[in-house]
Amino acid sequence: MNLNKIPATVVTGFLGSGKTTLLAGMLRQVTGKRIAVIINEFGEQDIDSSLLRGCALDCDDGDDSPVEVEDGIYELANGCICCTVEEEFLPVMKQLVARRDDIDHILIETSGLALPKPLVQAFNWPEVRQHCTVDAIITVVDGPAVAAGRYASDIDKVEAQRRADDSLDHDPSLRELLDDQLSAADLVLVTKTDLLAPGDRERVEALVRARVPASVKTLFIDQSLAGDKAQLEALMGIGAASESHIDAIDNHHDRHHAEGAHHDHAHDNFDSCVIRLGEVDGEALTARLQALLQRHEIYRAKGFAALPGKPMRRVIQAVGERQEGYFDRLWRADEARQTQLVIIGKGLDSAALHAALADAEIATAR
Ligand SMILES: Nc1nc2c(ncn2[C@@H]2O[C@H](COP(=O)(O)OP(=O)(O)OP(=O)(O)O)[C@@H](O)[C@H]2O)c(=O)[nH]1
Repeated sequence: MNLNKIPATVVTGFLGSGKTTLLAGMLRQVTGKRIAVIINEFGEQDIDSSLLRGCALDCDDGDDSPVEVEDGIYELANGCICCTVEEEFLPVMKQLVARRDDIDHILIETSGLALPKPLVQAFNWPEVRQHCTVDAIITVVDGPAVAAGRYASDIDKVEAQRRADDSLDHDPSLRELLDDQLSAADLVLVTKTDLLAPGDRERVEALVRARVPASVKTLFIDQSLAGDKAQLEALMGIGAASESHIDAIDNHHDRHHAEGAHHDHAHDNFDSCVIRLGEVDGEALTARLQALLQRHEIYRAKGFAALPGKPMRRVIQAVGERQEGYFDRLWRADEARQTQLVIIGKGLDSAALHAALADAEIATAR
């Protein structure tokens, strides 16, 4: 490890697995480091950076926090970081390298559909390699989703199709994406253990163990990690220099290319849409969204709701069929009180989604 290089932690993992929650915990707890953050989202609206900025404002109550968040968050254009390494990621890294005297650590959150390998390979480009190293690739895995067989059921479907027709050019499955995100891991964090049923933990552990080398540690965590300063600091000092061994990592995606198969990235099979509304009835929005989560193939929904008479904005989060809502900060005078939701899934009909959610909108007399 070269001590003069800026360490970068790459946080990867499927949609809604808990990457932003981890980053928010690091930004809140790991004071004393000047941290630059690079965020990449699949949806057309960047919700995560707004959440992280919300966190920074919360933390900024008087004490002279050295964490330079308001300035230090870099949003990459929407899409997938693994496809835009050269156009999007390298220019940002060059900016960070130019500012290297002001930066102690870089946190990178990939989109939930990205493969970490191409991004980490970019650390071997001469202009980056000289000044930065990958401290660790942390793969975040949604424990309850794995335990519920979300990834397994998908591959079962694909394998059933394959058996039916050997020549079938199948879509990349969720399991391949999970495999590829895990194959690159220096550390695995299984999240949401508070939601695991007895016995689930062993099943998830076995699944992870089958996909990572014995030397890769797996930690089971829940939201209490967000308050555990010592552990979060330890996560930012692993010293794996992942770029030095990334080329040797085998994954489905490269194999498909090597076989010459026409094979799209997983995210080519996903759609995303943004729903924009005015003020909404909070309960009605929750009910309408819940009905959509049950009827449509929606993996992730997130955004903000403006509720009449409420000075704070409400964060809306949905992963699979589970929804969560909380107020994170006051609406600012310079922003419109608007409801905005990003929805990611397969085969989405954005007009139908909009119509269903617009039912929750409060009619305003103009
Ligand atoms: N119960 C529980 N919920 C969690 C935990 N960690 C994260 N969540 C919730 O899971 C949802 C998704 O978390 P995020 O941190 O936004 O996930 P993400 O991986 O950043 O999501 P994308 O960026 O959209 O891929 C949020 O509603 C979180 O509050 C946990 O340990 N337990």
